[in-house]
Amino acid sequence: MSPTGPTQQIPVVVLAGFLGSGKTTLLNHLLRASRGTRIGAIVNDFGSIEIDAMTVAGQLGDSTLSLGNGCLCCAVDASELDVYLEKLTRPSARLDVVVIEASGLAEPQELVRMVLASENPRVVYGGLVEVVDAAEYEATREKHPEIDRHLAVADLVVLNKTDRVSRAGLDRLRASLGGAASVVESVYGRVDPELFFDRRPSTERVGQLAFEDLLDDEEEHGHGEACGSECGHAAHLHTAYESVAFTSAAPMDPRRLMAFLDSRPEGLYRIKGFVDFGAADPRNRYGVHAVGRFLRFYPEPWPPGEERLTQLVLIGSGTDADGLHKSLEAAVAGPGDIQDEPAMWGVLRYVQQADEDAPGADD
Ligand SMILES: Nc1nc2c(ncn2[C@@H]2O[C@H](COP(=O)(O)OP(=O)(O)OP(=O)(O)O)[C@@H](O)[C@H]2O)c(=O)[nH]1
Repeated sequence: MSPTGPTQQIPVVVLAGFLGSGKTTLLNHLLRASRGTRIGAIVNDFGSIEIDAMTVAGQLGDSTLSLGNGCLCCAVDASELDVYLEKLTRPSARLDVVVIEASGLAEPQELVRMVLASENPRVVYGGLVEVVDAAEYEATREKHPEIDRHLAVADLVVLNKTDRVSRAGLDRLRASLGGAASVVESVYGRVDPELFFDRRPSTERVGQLAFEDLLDDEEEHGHGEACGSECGHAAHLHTAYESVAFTSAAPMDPRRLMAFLDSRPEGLYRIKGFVDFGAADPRNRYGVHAVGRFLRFYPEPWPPGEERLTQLVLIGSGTDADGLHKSLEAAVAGPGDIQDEPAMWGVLRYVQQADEDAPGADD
């Protein structure tokens, strides 16, 4: 049989992990470092602006599909996911592996179940990888003890952002992760791609769970395929979170945006997107990421022809969506704002220095 023949099975790997743990960074590393392995990606964003999909390397060619707004585990049913899997696993797509990047609030168990439920004969479940933010994990687990449940079903745990934690802290964390899955440490998601692609696909055993356990669980929760608002998902992590999307065609004022970011409310855990600072830096757009109290800007030249927009997604729990929106509107530059170089100093404090360890540095 030819390796690209119609019955070739394509492993589908689920990449999960809490908000901001480094899933997109890791996926980008895999895409850059795959050396000949052709990877398809399905990206699921929690916010209505698809920041993750925009940031995946190579952008939205035929082999990257975006599942859009909402958690994959609830927003789509198995048959909808199948449409995407069908596109990526058809022989003409010539892909070797498909990675599904779940939103940071998705329930991995649901995703695994959906892949297993696929009726596409070319799809074979390729394992669950959970990315853990080494710097934030203890605080996250304190707030959401149920997150241990996510790790319990993982085949591989990537303990990421180890640059932000001491060796002693990492050892403590590793011990508390228990002996369940294999744990690999990483900085900026730089793991050996072989860990993803050479895993033996399995339909019998799913991480620490048997397939039967997943089926039992399904009966218990009473949701099989489609998942509406009344299907008992109160226990899902994302029910406690909401996202706010903000778009502005007018540039942001750097000083006022920094005042907003420096005083952002505790519950606002995640911010991501791109900022246009207009005349204060006409050449660059600023990628922005906040994860907990961590904040970074990533300036990069505006792609030619790109519409100059500020697009932000804010994800938090117990936050005031209207208030956040109003604060951001108040940070849009007005006619009286002076957009000179010093205006950018507050932003530049949060730009990664060239000698810091950076994503893609050794890919
Ligand atoms: N210091 C440090 N920062 C990292 C590392 N990996 C990722 N980051 C940063 O963490 C932030 C979030 O990374 P993403 O890859 O967007 O995280 P994500 O899990 O895809 O985020 P969501 O999709 O919102 O859940 C970005 O600013 C990354 O550059 C790392 O190993 N060390």
